[in-house]
Amino acid sequence: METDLRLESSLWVGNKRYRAVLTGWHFNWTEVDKKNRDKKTISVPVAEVVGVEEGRVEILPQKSVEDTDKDFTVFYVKRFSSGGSYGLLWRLGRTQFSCPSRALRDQWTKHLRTALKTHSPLRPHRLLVFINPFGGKKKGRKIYHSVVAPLFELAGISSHVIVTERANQARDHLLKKDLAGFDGVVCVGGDGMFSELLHGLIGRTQQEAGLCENDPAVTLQPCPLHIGIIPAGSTDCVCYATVGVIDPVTSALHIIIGDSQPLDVCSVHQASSLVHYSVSLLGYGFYGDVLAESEKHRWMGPLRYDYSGTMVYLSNRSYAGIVHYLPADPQDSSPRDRTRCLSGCSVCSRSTERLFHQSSDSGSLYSSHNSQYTSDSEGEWVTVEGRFRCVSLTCMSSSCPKSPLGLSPSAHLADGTGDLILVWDTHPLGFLKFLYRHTSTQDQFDLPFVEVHRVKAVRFSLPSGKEEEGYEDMGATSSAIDDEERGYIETVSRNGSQQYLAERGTERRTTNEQKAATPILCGLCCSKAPAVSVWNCDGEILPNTEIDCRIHGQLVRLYARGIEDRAAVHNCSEEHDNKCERIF
Ligand SMILES: Nc1ncnc2c1ncn2[C@@H]1O[C@H](COP(=O)(O)OP(=O)(O)OP(=O)(O)O)[C@@H](O)[C@H]1O
Ligand SMILES: CCCCCCCCCCCCC/C=C/[C@@H](O)[C@H](CO)NC(C)=O
Ligand SMILES: [Ca+2]
Repeated sequence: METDLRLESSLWVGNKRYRAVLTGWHFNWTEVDKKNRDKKTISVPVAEVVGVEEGRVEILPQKSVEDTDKDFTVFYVKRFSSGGSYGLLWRLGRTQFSCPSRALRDQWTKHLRTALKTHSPLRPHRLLVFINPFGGKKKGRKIYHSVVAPLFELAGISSHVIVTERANQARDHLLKKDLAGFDGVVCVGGDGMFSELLHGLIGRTQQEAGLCENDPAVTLQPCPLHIGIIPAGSTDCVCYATVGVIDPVTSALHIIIGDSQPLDVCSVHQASSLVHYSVSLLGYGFYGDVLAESEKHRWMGPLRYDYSGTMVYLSNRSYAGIVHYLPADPQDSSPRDRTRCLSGCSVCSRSTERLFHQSSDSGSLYSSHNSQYTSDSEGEWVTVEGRFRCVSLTCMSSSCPKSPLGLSPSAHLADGTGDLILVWDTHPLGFLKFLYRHTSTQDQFDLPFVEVHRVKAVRFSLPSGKEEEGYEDMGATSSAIDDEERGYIETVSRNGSQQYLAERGTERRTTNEQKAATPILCGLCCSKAPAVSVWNCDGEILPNTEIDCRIHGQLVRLYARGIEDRAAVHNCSEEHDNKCERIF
């Protein structure tokens, strides 16, 4: 195969001569000077060639073809560092080659196209695209038609486009309509649109496999269709955490070349009914309250989260709860190991084998009767009880432009685990420090009132009587304690696991010094605060408070490859040059 595809000849780009070589996996062209000495080489993996066209072709501002019979144009992925973002920007590189004869030109185009087919088996040919015209800054339609559609056309992808007219239209379409002939599904929107695709595809796959989604014990069937995300929302967390930048061109190019990134999904249940799926943030307390507040201010667009975050922070709330969690095997990885899940991550690769091996006998790990795991290697359920600022579970780092390293910077996209972050009640300034650290490289877990655990399942319940209580007096429930005062949380060891008993965390503390610590804050909020918060599930408010969650390893696949390690990528240019198709 390799030898069949090999081709080597002299080619010209402008008035410079190049030695071009196609080896099957790579297409290289090296400038050769008048004395036949090699100068700079450009090397493009065949998998990153977007398209090969006869003639001298440009695609923007509109497609133009100068149909010369000795020329051909190659479009490919070019990388650029992206300033503030963690990942790399991808742009469409373009080189117009001239051959000494038409026969050689035809040989090059034929060989390149064959190599493309051979080395990019997951490239989509036909896509189903849903555009949310109201997501984010309401630019979904424009982004798709001006930026994405021309690239899909160049790559020979045909798309069936649906501009949604109501919420959940995309989900319902995927659940009910004929999906035959589509290689993948794309959303143009934010995390909410992605969530619609997630629910539609997972639901459809389980229906067709005859599996019941309601049962947390069931090992769900991975979805056969890939999901592509063209970011056009407010947070775009799933895109940022799987690509590293919020950029429609970069995302479109990942879709075109058929990149494939598996993703863990958390199923959320109550009383053996499926409530929702989550990939980024399942958050109770602060993040739930922020979402509930922000829904009242949707008209503000993406700014609603900043406004609501400030208001909720000032309201200084904490909530009582009981958290049960099943720790993952600590030998596989740790949320405090300061590693990052990057493209080609070895932890995720090792997990692929473990996850799919275990799925065959997972019935013994997760008993459907009492939702208890019983495996020795994974440890036992741990229970903690107390007052929390927030309880968060994330299947991945959940990095986003506001928090470039994310809620849990060392979490993995596809290792079959989630990170459970418990932020115990603390002094308002302590909590502010915790929040602020999300915006920098400082470790947000290195605080005495914060715990993080790598887990496979979580259950949350309310202390008895809490649900009926409704509202509590703010002054009485806001236990504004200094970080140093965290002595009230006793640590005991049971079955080799650390179990934290926040016995006094549920105490009502109303000393004068505590009241003095939050004078303006308590004055700003109402005197009655709710006794229970809500769950923020990837931007949706859940109707339930007491929930049962299970992580399903690698349940869906995205057209992405994880965040690329800048240091390991060679063909990264610092700035755009004029050989790049300018899309913006
Ligand atoms: N035509 C429509 N009219 C009203 N709502 C819609 C429509 N299409 C989709 N939706 C809903 O809009 C919600 C928000 O959309 P989307 O996620 O695209 O943007 P966002 O909320 O601004 O961004 P993010 O989710 O990243 O914060 C989604 O949950 C989706 O169900
Ligand atoms: C004093 C500075 C405070 C800054 C606080 C920064 C904390 C940012 C953490 C953001 C995490 C976002 C995780 C993603 C959640 C999405 O699922 C969801 C839907 O888009 N977005 C939100 C905001 O709930
Ligand atoms: Ca994970």
